[in-house]
Amino acid sequence: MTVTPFGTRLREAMDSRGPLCVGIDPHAALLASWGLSDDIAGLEAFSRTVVEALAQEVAVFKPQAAFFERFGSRGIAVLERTVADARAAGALVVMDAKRGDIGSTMAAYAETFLSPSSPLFSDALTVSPYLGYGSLAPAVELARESGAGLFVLALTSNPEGAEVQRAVREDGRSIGATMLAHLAAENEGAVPMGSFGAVVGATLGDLSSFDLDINGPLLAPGIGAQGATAADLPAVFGAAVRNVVPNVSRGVLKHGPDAAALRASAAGFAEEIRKAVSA
Ligand SMILES: O=c1ccn([C@@H]2O[C@H](COP(=O)(O)O)[C@@H](O)[C@H]2O)c(=O)[nH]1
Repeated sequence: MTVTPFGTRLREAMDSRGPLCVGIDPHAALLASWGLSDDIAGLEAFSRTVVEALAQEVAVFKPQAAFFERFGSRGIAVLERTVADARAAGALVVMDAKRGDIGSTMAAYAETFLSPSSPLFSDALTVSPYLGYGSLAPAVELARESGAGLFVLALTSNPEGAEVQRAVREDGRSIGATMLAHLAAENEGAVPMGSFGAVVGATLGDLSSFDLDINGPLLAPGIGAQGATAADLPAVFGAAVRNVVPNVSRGVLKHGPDAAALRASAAGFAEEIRKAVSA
């Protein structure tokens, strides 16, 4: 059976629903502000509410695995259901698990999140290239086979990231620019765009010294709680803004548990993004 590549499915979803990605980040503080207990029951109610409220509206959800893993195996079971429910409702799921290891272990991480037979199968996975871009090869290979995608940490939204990502190699290129170049090679010739994306923070200001034209998606966290706004996107991403998938987690989630308020907040961000990108 031919599978439609993630890049194609993501482009369709962005065109029909807009590019907003809402994070599913069940912080203990958010559970409390929603009147939920900081336990499995609270985690389950939180995740179900977000998916039911927004799965018909947004293109992409990004569950943050850490907030589920902190509850052990029962938290992972909730994560499995959250992914399945979101996908069944028609949204794409980018699993934010930031995996990265030597190739043989990377293959096991890839099976966990990118093999269609896994209960955690997701449309895409965030991965860390800190062990070298080549160590991600098993994930790239399995993603190609299963029609999934990857988002490689290139220029992250946190200020500490610069220490590594802006470090300059012997060839004069920074680590972040090197990751972007690897992704551009991975996506070469893909139409409408490739499945191998970069994480590039919306908080980073002018990035015109980087070649963001990777023919693939740019997942852009940092809007809302970290201080960036939708209006910043054109200045940060330039012409690549068309491929940006802006992520908002706490900025939307703080409006729960009321489903209408969650929808209104997501719609507000979506409209600000639409205006900024089309200006
Ligand atoms: O560079 C990065 C990579 C990932 N993240 C993740 O995105 C969300 C952001 O949450 P907000 O509440 O909208 O700040 C969170 O899951 C991070 O782990 C990131 O922020 N920056």
